[in-house]
Amino acid sequence: MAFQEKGEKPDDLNCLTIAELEKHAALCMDKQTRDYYNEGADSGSTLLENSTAYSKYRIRPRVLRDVSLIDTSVSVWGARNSVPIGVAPSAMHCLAHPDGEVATVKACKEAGVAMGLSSFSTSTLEEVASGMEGHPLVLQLYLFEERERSRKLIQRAKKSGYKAVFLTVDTPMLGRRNNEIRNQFKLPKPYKIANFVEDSSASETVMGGSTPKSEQEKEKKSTSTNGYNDGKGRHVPTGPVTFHTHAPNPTLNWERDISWLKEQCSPEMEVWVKGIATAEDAHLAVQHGVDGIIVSNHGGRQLNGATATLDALPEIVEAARGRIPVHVDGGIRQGTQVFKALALGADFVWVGRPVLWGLAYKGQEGVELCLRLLSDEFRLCMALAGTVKVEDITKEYLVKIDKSGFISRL
Ligand SMILES: Cc1cc2nc3c(=O)[nH]c(=O)nc-3n(C[C@H](O)[C@H](O)[C@H](O)COP(=O)(O)O)c2cc1C
Ligand SMILES: CCCCC(=O)C(=O)O
Repeated sequence: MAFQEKGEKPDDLNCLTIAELEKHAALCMDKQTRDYYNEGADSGSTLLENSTAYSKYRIRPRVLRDVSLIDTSVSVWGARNSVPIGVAPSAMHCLAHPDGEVATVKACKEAGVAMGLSSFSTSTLEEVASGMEGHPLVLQLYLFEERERSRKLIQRAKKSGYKAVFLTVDTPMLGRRNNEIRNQFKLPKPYKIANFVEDSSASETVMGGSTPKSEQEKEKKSTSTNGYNDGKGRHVPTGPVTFHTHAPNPTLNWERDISWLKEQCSPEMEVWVKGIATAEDAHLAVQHGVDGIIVSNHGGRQLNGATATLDALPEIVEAARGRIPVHVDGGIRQGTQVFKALALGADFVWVGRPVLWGLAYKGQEGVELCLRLLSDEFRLCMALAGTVKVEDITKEYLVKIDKSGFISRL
């Protein structure tokens, strides 16, 4: 129940919206972290449009419907989620707060919200899953060219009770994030890319769309030990796991990799693809037996100029035609936006940066605050629009408004 319904004061009078949370968080992060978390690729136009796309739609509220009892919950991976909102996987939460992903997952449990854990987390997947039995956790996967490392990670996730793997498919190469490059981002000591510490002699990471000069030199020297030639002239990395060596995988493809991944994950974990942006790829996902789709452009961090996720959503929903679930992320900062995404056919939404801002602001408490703000706003939106169940939210509740102000029904 939202604070207004209980006649209570909100938790933090200085922070009543995600926009306010962003401002507070900016003061709690060092420049390197703030730049890394907040920026998009290139000019950042896709990052911006992910949010502004929502203002092309307006809500058609229905009235006199008795909205005294509202159920905002949905079922995901057999568990009840308090709202159709999850925490999107994002790398290195210890940059925001020393408690890192462990604080985030505790907040998720408290809020009854699913969590996606990045392969590049600063806490191990076991630490994150500890004490979370029955809670919906998924592991985001960068499928490495070095299969053995990915295979081991998948086995560990299975053992720890993760419900699904989200294969990120929008990073064949790293997008160009200029601040990251300029800052020569380095994960500060003592933090580590925790999931790979055991099978890696080092796990510090310097990254960027292009490798800084000093790193290129280091890499050249270590080519013989840190990789091999695939016979087609490509260098396949095998050394310590870093962003720029291991996350991007230009060889990923539907035919070979999805069936391999399904074999590895089956039967305990589902295989989802994260980073679908077209109907064509949604069809291929269904054909290849993927269990679900996340419509995503990586929060505008990969291909700048790509369609805003809300704009891509309708054609993907149409292509999936109810055969597999369709989730969406990107630019969601308000409960009304969650409502609009669901009205356009998404089954569920994931939220990235606002959670990191919450974590930077107040650790676990800040993530709880972030999730409560979004949940309360979503609940209120449902009531004011005249809906009492999540399934009630359909395109009947939206109109589209074009640049000249012309309104059309969907
Ligand atoms: C700092 C940061 C790190 C991220 N790391 C990952 C990652 O490791 N794997 C991944 O698939 N997506 C990653 N993402 C993308 C998110 O999962 C998600 O797609 C995106 O943040 C959604 O957009 P939003 O931040 O506007 O909500 C990251 C996003 C951010 C902001
Ligand atoms: C591909 C790099 C790993 C982290 C990540 O996904 C991001 O920073 O967006």
